[in-house]
Amino acid sequence: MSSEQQIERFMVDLKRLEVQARDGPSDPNALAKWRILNRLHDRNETMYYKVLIANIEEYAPIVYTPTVGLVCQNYSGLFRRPRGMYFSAEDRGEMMSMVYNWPAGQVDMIVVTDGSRILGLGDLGVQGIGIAIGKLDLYVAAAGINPQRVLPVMIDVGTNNEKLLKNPLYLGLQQHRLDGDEYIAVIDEFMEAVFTRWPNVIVQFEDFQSKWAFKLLQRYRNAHRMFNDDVQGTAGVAIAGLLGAVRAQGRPMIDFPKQKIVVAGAGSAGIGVVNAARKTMARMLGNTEHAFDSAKSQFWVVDANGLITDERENIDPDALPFARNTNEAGRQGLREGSSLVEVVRQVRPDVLLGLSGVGGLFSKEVLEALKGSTSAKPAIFAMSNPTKNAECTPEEAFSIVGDNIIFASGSPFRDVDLGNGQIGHSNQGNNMYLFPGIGLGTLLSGSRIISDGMLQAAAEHLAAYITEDEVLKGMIFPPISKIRDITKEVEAAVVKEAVEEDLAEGYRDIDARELQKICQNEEEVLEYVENSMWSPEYPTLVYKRG
Ligand SMILES: NC(=O)c1ccc[n+]([C@@H]2O[C@H](COP(=O)([O-])OP(=O)(O)OC[C@H]3O[C@@H](n4cnc5c(N)ncnc54)[C@H](O)[C@@H]3O)[C@@H](O)[C@H]2O)c1
Ligand SMILES: O=C(O)C[C@H](O)C(=O)O
Ligand SMILES: [Mg+2]
Repeated sequence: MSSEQQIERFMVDLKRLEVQARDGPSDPNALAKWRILNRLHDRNETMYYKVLIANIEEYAPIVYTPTVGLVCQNYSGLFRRPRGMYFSAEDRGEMMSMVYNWPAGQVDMIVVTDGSRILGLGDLGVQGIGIAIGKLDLYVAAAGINPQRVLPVMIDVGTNNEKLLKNPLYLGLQQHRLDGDEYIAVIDEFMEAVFTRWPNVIVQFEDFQSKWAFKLLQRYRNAHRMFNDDVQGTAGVAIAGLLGAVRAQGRPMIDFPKQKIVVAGAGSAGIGVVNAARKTMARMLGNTEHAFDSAKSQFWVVDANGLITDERENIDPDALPFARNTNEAGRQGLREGSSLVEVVRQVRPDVLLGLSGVGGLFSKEVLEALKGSTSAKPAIFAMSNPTKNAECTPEEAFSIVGDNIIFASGSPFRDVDLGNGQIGHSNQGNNMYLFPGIGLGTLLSGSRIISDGMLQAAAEHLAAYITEDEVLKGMIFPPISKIRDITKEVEAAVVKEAVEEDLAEGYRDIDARELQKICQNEEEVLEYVENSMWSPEYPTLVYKRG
């Protein structure tokens, strides 16, 4: 059969589940579709990626957020064939030999998780491997990395999820998580093993609980080609969205440092965003120490215990720089632990951003309070995943706060019909717009590390991708159907920045000097990136003569 016929046969099977079920996020057949796609992935990789790339808008919500969350929750039952590598705490001392047993000669991209904070679903132990697989699917579909060169990894140090520990079908170690030095020793051994066999590999850390996310990032980022997607990828996407929201208000981007931003959630994602947003503001204000210091007063961070102030006991050191001064908070009618609704009421923010993992946190009361925003067009970012964990839905946001808002969410929602021919745009603000470009851009530049400048360049290119016209209509992120094109731009920006910072050592037969030459011309960088992209084509088996 021709590949078109094969795909047609496959699609008939897949589409039979689509009777009354075209609504991706709440699709009752999502899990069944995932199973059909997963079996195709096992049987015929080329065809799987052909289907995924050609229908990315429809099937990203199946292989990625939100369905991948459901898949992880049920992984022990859904598991049929292994994909990726599992390193357990019991493999200590053996990881190097295990890595040398991996059949592929070259691995370019690893996504690793320890399953401790999967989306907003908490500790799913070894079942979190689904997230690493889903992220790498996007690497192949969006960044055009060769699927033979990717490796999903699960580091199984146990789980603190009591339900899983009691489940006889649970596939992981039936013990509580290792902690402290024992935990670090396992991750260190894994890092040493993979970088010994594949010195040029890039390791993306994914869905590690915040407690370890920052520590591991600091531990490895200056010596290894690694990044944490939840901290750094999310920060970049949020910055692009925040700058879009400023433009949507009809103001120049340079007004960003005047925005008042309330953030609900002080974990790896929330703190990653406020850190990066503060740096962006400081840069816009002249990059002085004073600018950096004063930029922090634009943020009000609220966690499970309410507003964080300097009165907070045992404050997390990563959140400390953003603790509000108690006296100053008092003058605003706020105090340590003020509730989210109180904070929104008193601050009247331009932006309300949720990375709390708590579905429905932006309640009617909170959204009502946001009506008092001093902004002409307040922005609501309900970024927690999967769908059920979103802080609010676009319907709630538009119906309560009004038509004149910007809305973005981590998982996909449909646009809202506002009546009289108007559409309320539901943007998907998800790190998927950046991580593939950051990873592959780093690979193609041969940079030894992933610098703040490279991450910043990626975010700025995403921000610039949206046109003025689109922004004024309320679109701050592009549709996912454009992800391959966006990723190409992001990759090119990352390569160029690595060259500018003198970090690029080249890739394969392109050495540092040649790369420098390529980077002098915008078209040539894009061409370099494009030529390195893998596309799903069957290899030729029979060559015809003549
Ligand atoms: N859209 C994206 O691209 C993206 C990227 C990364 C993470 N996320 C999502 O962000 C969420 C958080 O991730 P994380 O790693 O920071 O998790 P985390 O568990 O480390 O942090 C959650 C934070 O929310 C706070 N919180 C809990 N209940 C709260 C409440 N009632 N009010 C205010 N704050 C509350 C907690 O105190 C904590 O600070 C997850 O749902 C994840 O899926 C989305
Ligand atoms: O996986 C996603 O969809 C985004 C993000 O990395 C998350 O942890 O929620
Ligand atoms: Mg994540």
